[in-house]
Amino acid sequence: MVSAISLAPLPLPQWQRPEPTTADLSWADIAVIDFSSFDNPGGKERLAEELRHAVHTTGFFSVTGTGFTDEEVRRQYSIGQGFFDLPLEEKNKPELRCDFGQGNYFGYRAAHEKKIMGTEVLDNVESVNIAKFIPELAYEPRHDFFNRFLAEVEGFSRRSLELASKIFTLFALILELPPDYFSSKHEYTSKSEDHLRYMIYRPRPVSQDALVENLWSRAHTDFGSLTLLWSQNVAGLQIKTKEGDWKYVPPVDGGIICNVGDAMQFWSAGYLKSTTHRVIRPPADQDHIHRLGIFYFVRPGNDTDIAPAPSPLLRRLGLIKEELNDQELKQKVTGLQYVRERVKNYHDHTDYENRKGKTFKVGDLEIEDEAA
Ligand SMILES: O=C(O)CCC(=O)C(=O)O
Ligand SMILES: [Fe+2]
Repeated sequence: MVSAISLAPLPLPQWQRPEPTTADLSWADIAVIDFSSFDNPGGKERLAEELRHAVHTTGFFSVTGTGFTDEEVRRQYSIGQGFFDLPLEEKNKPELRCDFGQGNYFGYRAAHEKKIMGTEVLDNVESVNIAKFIPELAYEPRHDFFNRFLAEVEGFSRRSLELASKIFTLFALILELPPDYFSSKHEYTSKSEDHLRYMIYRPRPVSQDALVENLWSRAHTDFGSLTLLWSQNVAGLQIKTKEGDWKYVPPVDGGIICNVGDAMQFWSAGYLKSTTHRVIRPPADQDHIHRLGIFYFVRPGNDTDIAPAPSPLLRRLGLIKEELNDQELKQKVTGLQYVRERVKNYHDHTDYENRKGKTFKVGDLEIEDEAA
């Protein structure tokens, strides 16, 4: 039964955007793609070309002109900050924790529960992942705190997927598929592991960071279809270039940083690559800041498979054959299966070890879980 009790909003801390660093860092050249022309005649085709170029150079790109205002984004940060300021007992109730044993990422992940790379240094990340606001997922964990801001949080979640859906339309154009080929695999109303995430990294003493190569989040690719990350000024996120160098993702005013996840890489038979990235200790002028982030992780619909799409472009490039071959048939793993296995393999441990060169299997798919 739907409860008619509405919770009163709480007073929130006023989150302030930190100043960008003045450190001289090696920045990645991230394309900024302005979506305000999306609905203009020829707009999608032009944006699709910009996107193709961006994905082939760095794999990360920033979108602007999205309709999200700075005010509402800062408000989301304040909501995130208000949540993380709650007492640990409230955030960490057993029924509200991520169930990593099941590969279930919904709910709260506390910091300081995992040792890093065989040392005694503990991980410093707290996050909370909120499922789509649909009746089919109403049983997934959600803290009462967020129900106090229901209209704003739900609105943000829904509009995030609307934006992602535009990006999926461009991916479909790039691959010469029907425009809704990918967006139809990511309907807001379908069950999936999509989540809106608030995430905070707590600074560690320099001596501890030194023992773990300054790693705050080890190198990985994202498991889903597409990640949206509201651009933030605290440097630390780095991407691995084709040449194997680490470059910082720069702040982009009013931008949302996006990157392709593993599922999109599978659908596009590797044409759209899921880029390896990591987070390291910020530069000296920002190393005291509790680094708060807002994300929307788009995951493939639970029942969709992640086999390569029947794309004329991929055929011409020889990346797929007319008939699905054995290898491709093996890739008929579902979105749910893939994401759950990845989350379990990544998180259901008490130690984050170095995984460079190690592989594991989802169905018959062999996955390399890189960590530099
Ligand atoms: O905190 C960041 O900037 C990136 C985090 C990230 O890559 C992830 O949570 O998948
Ligand atoms: Fe990531």
